[in-house]
Order: sequence, then structure tokens, then C-alpha cells
Amino acid sequence: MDALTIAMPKGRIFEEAYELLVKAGYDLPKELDDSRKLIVEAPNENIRFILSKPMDVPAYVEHGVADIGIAGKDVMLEHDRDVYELLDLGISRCYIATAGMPDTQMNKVSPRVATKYPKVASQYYRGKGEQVEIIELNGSIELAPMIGLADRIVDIVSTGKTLKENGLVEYEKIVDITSRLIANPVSYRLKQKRITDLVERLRKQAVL
Ligand SMILES: Nc1ncnc2c1ncn2[C@@H]1O[C@H](COP(=O)(O)OP(=O)(O)OP(=O)(O)O)[C@@H](O)[C@H]1O
Ligand SMILES: O=P(O)(O)OC[C@H]1O[C@H](OP(=O)(O)OP(=O)(O)O)[C@H](O)[C@@H]1O
Repeated sequence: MDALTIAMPKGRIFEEAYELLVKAGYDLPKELDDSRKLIVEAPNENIRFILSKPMDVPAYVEHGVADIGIAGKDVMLEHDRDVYELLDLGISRCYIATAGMPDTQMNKVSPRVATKYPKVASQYYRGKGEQVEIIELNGSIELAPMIGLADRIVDIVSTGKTLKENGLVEYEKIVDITSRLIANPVSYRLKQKRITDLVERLRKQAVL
């Protein structure tokens, strides 16, 4: 039987995802956690893990090099991918919001919005009928309003600590985010039994 290949996000989501799989009864190798290896086998489960950048998980799954994967809803909203979303795992909970310096208005012509999520941001402002200029950045988004690069940011908020420590305030919440189990449509058909078994086992553990 072919191994089931899972694209597993490194970084923030990893720990909660790993814990969920272990709670669901999967016997996973310890080294998944603490090695620099990018492909790790779980021989007792006939599963292979591809350890990926969180943003890249849907690409691996769409192209079929991973059968399934775990991806943040933020990533799914930002990049249209031809994958099935099978389950809300309820982990890595956070939300996307607008924020900026306190008491600042958006009433100038084409205010600037800095973000790592240009699609989510432009859809949001289009929905409100506001014309904005999107500035795409890759990190430390909170810097932008502090140094006069942008009037607002659209970014992830979790504890709110980063906003607070930098003197920014949240303006509007856009969307709640959790991690999702996603599948390649062809894999889902060919390996349906294994995948639905995994979904059922994870569903019982999902923190909703
Ligand atoms: N406070 C948070 N900040 C950012 N992402 C969070 C937060 N809480 C949960 N997440 C989830 O974790 C994912 C990002 O994980 P992580 O920060 O490890 O990746 P990254 O942004 O690619 O990291 P890097 O800083 O290495 O570029 C997001 O897609 C989101 O779904
Ligand atoms: O509300 P908080 O708990 O403070 O979390 C939110 C912060 O965490 C993320 O940044 P990250 O640490 O991933 O760094 P980045 O700016 O390089 O993306 C996000 O972009 C916010 O800056």
C-alpha cells in the first residue's frame, strides 16, 4: 500500500498539529519534532511527512506531492488552490484585523494599507466600497504605520501583544482563522478510506 503523504507546517502550527495527530492515536516519530529533516517517515503508520513552510502547504497538496496537509485558513483565503477543505481542526486560532496608529482616519484619497495578505485586504476594502493602495510586505507589518509607510495594516492578531507593544490599535476584525485539514482531490478519491479514517479520528480531537 502506498504511503499517505502529509504536508505538515513547520513553525507555529506544528506543535498543536503534532499533538492533535498523537491524540488521534497516530504513532509518530519523535524526530518529526526536533530534526532538520524535511521528509520524515512514520513507518508504523505508513505515513510520510513533508515539513513545509506554512504558506506552501496548499501548493504541495494542490500539485499532489502531498495527499493531505494542514494549512491556516489565512493561507487558504489568500491563495486560491484547487484542494478540498475537509475539516476545521480548531488549532492555531487567531484572526485577521485592520489596525493602525490610534485616532487616525482613513478619509484621505487612496489611503495606504500594508499587509502580507493583499487579496484578503483588497477584498475587504472593496466590500466596504473604499479605495485603498495595497503595499505588500513579508513581515513586521506593524512597522508600516509607525514609520509613515501606511495608514492601516491588515494582519494576524493573536494575543494582541504585538499591536500593544508598538502603540497600535485594532480597528476592525475581518475574519477568524484556524488551521484546516486539506486534501488533493485525486488523492481523496484514490485513498478515500485512509483519508476519511484520519478525518474521523481527528474530528474527535478537534478543539472547536
Ligand atoms: N500570532 C500569529 N501570527 C501569525 N500566524 C499565526 C498566529 N497564530 C496562529 N497563526 C497561524 O500560523 C500560521 C503562520 O505560522 P508561522 O508564523 O510559523 O509561519 P510564517 O508566517 O510563514 O513564519 P515565518 O515567520 O517563518 O515567515 C498562519 O498561517 C496562521 O494560520
Ligand atoms: O497578537 P500577537 O500574539 O502579538 O501575534 C500577532 C503577530 O504575530 C505575527 O507575526 P510573526 O511573529 O509571525 O512575525 P512576522 O511579523 O515576521 O510575520 C503577526 O504577523 C503579528 O505581527
